[in-house]
Amino acid sequence: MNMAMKIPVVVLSGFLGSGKTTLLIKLLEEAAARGLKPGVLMNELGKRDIDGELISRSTSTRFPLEKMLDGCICCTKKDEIQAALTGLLQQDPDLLLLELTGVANPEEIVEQLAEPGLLSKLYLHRVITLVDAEHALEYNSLFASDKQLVRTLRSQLSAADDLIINKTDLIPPVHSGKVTEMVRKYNAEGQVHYAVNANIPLASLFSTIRPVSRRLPQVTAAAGSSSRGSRSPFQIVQPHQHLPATPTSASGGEAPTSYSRINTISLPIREPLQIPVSKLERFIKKWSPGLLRAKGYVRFSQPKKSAYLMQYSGKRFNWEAMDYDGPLYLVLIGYRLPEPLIAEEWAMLR
Ligand SMILES: Nc1nc2c(ncn2[C@@H]2O[C@H](COP(=O)(O)OP(=O)(O)OP(=O)(O)O)[C@@H](O)[C@H]2O)c(=O)[nH]1
Repeated sequence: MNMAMKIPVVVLSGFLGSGKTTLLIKLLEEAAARGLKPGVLMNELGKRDIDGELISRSTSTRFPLEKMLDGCICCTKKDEIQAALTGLLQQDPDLLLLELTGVANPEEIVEQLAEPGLLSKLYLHRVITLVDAEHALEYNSLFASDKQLVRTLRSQLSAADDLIINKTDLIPPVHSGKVTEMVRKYNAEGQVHYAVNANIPLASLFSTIRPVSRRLPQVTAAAGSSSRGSRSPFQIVQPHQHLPATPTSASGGEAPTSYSRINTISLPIREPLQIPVSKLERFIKKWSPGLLRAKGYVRFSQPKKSAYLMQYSGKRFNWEAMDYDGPLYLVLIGYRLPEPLIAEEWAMLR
């Protein structure tokens, strides 16, 4: 198949809470404004589809969406990725957007895309890695003893065509120089952007992407906009090794799944919570410094019983009142979180 007929794939990578979903929403808006039909594959660590719900709410246009929950695309979900991408391709998208989990190694996705069944139908357009400007340096030292996680974080940086140093509103200018230095240590060529809310100019990313129906078969420059030129043909890399998923039982919670030493705990909420917001925040913060990210849909019995989308990222809470009728739950993602203890304390808290 001619390159121009292949579907471009944009991979969104970056550690937990760095801003991948925030960027995905912007890419979807930009695609809609350009009359492009995106297909989206989202991968989340927990059993809960929080990001999927968020993008469905945040975007007015409809687009094909595949979700792969409770596993990391680059290890346990390998078999499913081909089926998910094939399903998306059957819906004639103009481009594919892949949001990886925060602990995925993007190099492995590149390898997956190079499977014979997919290679003739799509090509890797860009790998975009988001970096949490406020915490990137701290994460580096926090995880220094976990070789596998260190390798994953480095591969997120080194595989990127575009590196977005995000959340710059939360750091002083001098800190941004140190983050840039760290990023440049692992990636000398990628284009570095500084952003708040993943706001970067998107024109160059989209400049070569045309609606499939309007593409001319003889045009061959479809992948040339990256500062490093076309990413095709795919580079096959040595797979890294995630530790096998080791579900452990946590009384009161759903069985969590571990990747590397990062683990995910899902805590269901069956009734509106009888505790004040401040108490819930204290419960969540208690698991620092291991706790890296928390999110969920929560309802309190007082004062109004309205539902909230709760996001905890970079040690900050963000509460957003929602018109939401779905299941209520909390998801905690962290580094060696004490799963049984958290589940036990959660059961006692309510
Ligand atoms: N202050 C600030 N907050 C931001 C910025 N970008 C994103 N956020 C917030 O940070 C939180 C995490 O952002 P997401 O886009 O969900 O991050 P993510 O990488 O998709 O997170 P995971 O899916 O957990 O890996 C959300 O509450 C965002 O609103 C930013 O530039 N500045």
